[in-house]
Amino acid sequence: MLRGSGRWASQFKNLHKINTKNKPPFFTFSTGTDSADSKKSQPSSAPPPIQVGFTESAGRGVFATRRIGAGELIHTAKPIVSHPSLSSLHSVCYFCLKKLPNKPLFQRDGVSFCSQGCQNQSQDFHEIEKRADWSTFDDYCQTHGLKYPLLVKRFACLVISGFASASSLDILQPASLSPEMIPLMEKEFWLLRSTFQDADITAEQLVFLTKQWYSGVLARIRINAFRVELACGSYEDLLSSAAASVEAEGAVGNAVYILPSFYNHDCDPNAHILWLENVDARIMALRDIDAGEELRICYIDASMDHEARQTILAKGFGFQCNCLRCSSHQ
Ligand SMILES: C[S@@+](CC[C@H](N)C(=O)[O-])C[C@H]1O[C@@H](n2cnc3c(N)ncnc32)[C@H](O)[C@@H]1O
Repeated sequence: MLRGSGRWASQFKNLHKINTKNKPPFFTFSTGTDSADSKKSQPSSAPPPIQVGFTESAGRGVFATRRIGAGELIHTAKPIVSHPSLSSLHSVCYFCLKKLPNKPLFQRDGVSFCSQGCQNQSQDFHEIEKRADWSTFDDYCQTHGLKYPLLVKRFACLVISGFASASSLDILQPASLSPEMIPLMEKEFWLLRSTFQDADITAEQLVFLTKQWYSGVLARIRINAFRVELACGSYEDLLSSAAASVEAEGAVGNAVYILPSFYNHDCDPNAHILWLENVDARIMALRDIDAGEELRICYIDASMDHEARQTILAKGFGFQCNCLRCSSHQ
């Protein structure tokens, strides 16, 4: 997953701007450090068959560069930041969110990992995180049912430790917080800042951590983060077009990715994001997709009725859905 200080550069190195003369501009992506599973489905050197471009009414979106068959694994993605849910803290790997055996072999500073590799890679943020006492911050998040501040906390640790730039998430669509969210955000911000200060993190190290930064990152994370639900079932089951209906065992955490964040929403999607054994995301085609067609995923529970879907999309993501299904009030 997150390997060494070069990873931020490499995430963005893979984003090649092409076709600069034509409007709208498109971006293509290479598979980078994709897992062995993805390499089964597509040649390792081949970029995924997608490009990011501009849609007519939904900002940027992801488009197919060739015909994609139903059930095809389009690409995989590693998170830029992830965090276990507080209820899963002791049952999943602190780094990759994989389910842990009853007696985890790799434990350090009160947290457990599924492997030595995950333990090593967590050093990027954990060296800073473990210096502070997070009990008040975590209790506050638990009491108020907040999950996104945990992602901001981990992201801040990555910034302090020098493994991420404070502007790494600026490429994601910005958003604003509603007036009701502002007091909570302010409280979280002061808790986060004072927790770092109490741990003797210097003012110089915390220079990026302003209320404005916190609020901007939190708002971006709110509309771009994914709830990670590990699927039950074999890889072969998931490669079938039944992927959208594969049962999940419940959320083990939340994560933010770059490329998956460019997928727009549709209540009758042609693509689906899923997780098998850990936080590495897989984007799969749910039906045949033509070259040039936009790929869209469903952000919410598609089984809800029209009104409920519109309410959640408006409140949670700030847009009114005009997909074909919504247009016919289904
Ligand atoms: C995760 S981002 C998707 C990528 C985004 N379009 C961008 O330019 O980065 C989610 C945001 O995209 C926009 N969006 C996604 N699906 C949409 C849709 N079906 N109709 C209108 N806007 C949509 C909304 O602004 C939403 O808050």
